[in-house]
Amino acid sequence: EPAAAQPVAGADGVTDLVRLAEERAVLSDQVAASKFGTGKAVTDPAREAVVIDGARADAARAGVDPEWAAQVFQDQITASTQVQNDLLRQWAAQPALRPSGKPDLTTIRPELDRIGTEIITALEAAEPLREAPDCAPTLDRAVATESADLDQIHRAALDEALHSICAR
Ligand SMILES: O=C(O)C(=O)C[C@]1(C(=O)O)C=C[C@@H](O)C=C1
Repeated sequence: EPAAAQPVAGADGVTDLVRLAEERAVLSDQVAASKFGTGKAVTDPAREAVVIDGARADAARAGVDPEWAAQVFQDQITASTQVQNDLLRQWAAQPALRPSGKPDLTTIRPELDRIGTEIITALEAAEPLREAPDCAPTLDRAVATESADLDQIHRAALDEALHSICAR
C-alpha cells in the first residue's frame, strides 16, 4: 500500500505565516494612503525599532528564537516599504488611481500590531519545520494556494516577507 501523505509538523504554522504576511502586505495600502495624504516619509526608523524590539521581546516570552523573529519582522517592514513605494509611484504617475481617503496611522498601526502578535504565534507553530528540508516546499505550496488573488505588487512583497521563514 502506498504511504499516505504524512501531515508535516509545523505546516499549519507556515500556512498561517503566509496568510498573515499577505494580510500585512495588503494593509500596507492603507499605510501608503495615509503617507500619500499627509506627505509623510514612508520610512520611520523610530517606529521600525518599536516593531523589531517588540517582536524580539514577544518571541522571547513565547519561547521562539528572538533573532528569527527579528529577521522575519524586518522582512515584513521591507515588504511594507516596497508596497508603499510601488503604490506611491503609481499614484504619482496616475492621478485616477490615487486614494480618496486619508486613513489615520494611529488606527492602522494597532492593526499591524495585532497581525504581529499573530505572527509570533504562527512562528511558534512553524518552528519545528524551520530547519527541515520540508520547510521550503511546504512554504511554496502555501504561497501557491494563498496568493492566487494577489496583484504583482503584493505578490512580490509577499516573497520579500517570507524570505527568512525557512533556514534552507
Ligand atoms: O508604520 C508605518 O509608518 C509603516 O510605514 C509601516 C512599517 C512596518 O512595516 O511596520 C513600514 C515602514 C516604516 O519604516 C515603519 C513601519
